[in-house]
Amino acid sequence: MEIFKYLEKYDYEQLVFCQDKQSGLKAIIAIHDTTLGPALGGTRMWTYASEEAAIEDALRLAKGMTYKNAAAGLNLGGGKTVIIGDPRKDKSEELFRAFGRYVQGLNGRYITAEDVGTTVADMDLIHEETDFVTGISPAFGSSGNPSPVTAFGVYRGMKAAAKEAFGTDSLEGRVVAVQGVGNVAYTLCEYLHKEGAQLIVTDINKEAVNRAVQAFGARAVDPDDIYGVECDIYAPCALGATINDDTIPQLKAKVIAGSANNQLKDARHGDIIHEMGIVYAPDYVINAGGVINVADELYGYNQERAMKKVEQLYTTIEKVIEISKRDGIPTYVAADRMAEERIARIRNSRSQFLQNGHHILSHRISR
Ligand SMILES: NC(=O)C1=CN([C@@H]2O[C@H](COP(=O)(O)OP(=O)(O)OC[C@H]3O[C@@H](n4cnc5c(N)ncnc54)[C@H](O)[C@@H]3O)[C@@H](O)[C@H]2O)C=CC1
Ligand SMILES: CC(C)CC(=O)C(=O)O
Repeated sequence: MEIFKYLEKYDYEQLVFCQDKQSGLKAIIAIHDTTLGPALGGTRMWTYASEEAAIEDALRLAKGMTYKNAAAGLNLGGGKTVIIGDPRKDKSEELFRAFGRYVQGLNGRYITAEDVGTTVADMDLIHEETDFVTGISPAFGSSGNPSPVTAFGVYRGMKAAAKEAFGTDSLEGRVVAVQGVGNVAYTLCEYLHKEGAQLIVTDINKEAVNRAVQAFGARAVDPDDIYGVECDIYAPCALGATINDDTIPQLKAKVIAGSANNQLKDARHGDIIHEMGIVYAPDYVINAGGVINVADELYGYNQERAMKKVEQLYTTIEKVIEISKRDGIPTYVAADRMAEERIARIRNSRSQFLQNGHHILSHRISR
């Protein structure tokens, strides 16, 4: 990969490589855009096939956070970290503390939180070294695990998308195919089960599948079979790029609404599902519940206020669908437009210089 070419093409601000021999830390922090404010985005720990794959993941996820935060109306930019390693084997206090010192070194340009492979306990270790971390234990006055709140947002967004596809937002009797029943999707399944939806689940982790089968009477299928099952809604809640050339022809669902980041392998896959008449709730819009929740910590965390904002993701998905219909464009394009318009608006309003804090020449004046 020609890194600077790539950064320039998609307008990235910064890419930080973090290496700590003693703890074995190898991490990449990508900061995409800080027009709206400091870059906020989680830390993913994953076993990548190559360093290039890790860099690419960090970059794609960071850009997604710029759009997610903008579309959610947050005054935050987009960033993300990937730590190269196996979350089941390679975690240690030293590793997360070493990473925390790198985050501290960015002096607030980047704020982290959980993502796939990291937990509240890991965030607490990072917090030993920096304040620029959210989703730490509630004992610190923080918001804790964002996953249940992400699930609530996905549930709300799914209902809005269902209303468009089926004329009602009731999920009673709807068949939902859930891919990956991890932290977010398990709670999502709770909401769906409570409303009377029928669940089909899959996961590469058998224990996770069994838990969902037992708790919700879900039907289990093999990971490769989830795309082709007879269902109303496909909820991708594992990793990205599952909407692609191989899977699209198998899909029976009329709605795609799930928590995974970067669901479309390429933009053109968003065009194809649009042409097929599938209502697609854009990933970074519907899965913003977690970031809305952790961002509330910046104002002094208030759970009720955060949940009210997350509930509004229903309206945000409605708005995206409305723009899509009005302008005759796929929903993923409508969401991008919404986010880009907000960034441009704020960028322009910031062009009128206003000193924030001490005057830049105050040290000279006082002498
Ligand atoms: N946790 C959060 O608050 C947020 C999560 N997301 C995204 O939602 C997705 C899920 O996140 P979490 O639930 O936190 O992660 P998780 O790691 O708890 O759950 C993911 C599940 O997917 C399974 N999985 C992985 N590959 C699979 C495959 N090929 N087929 C079937 N199952 C597979 C894993 O075994 C795991 O059980 C991720 O893409 C994440 O980036 C997005 C926004 C916030
Ligand atoms: C809790 C969020 C900050 C997690 C995240 O990075 C995301 O929304 O993808």
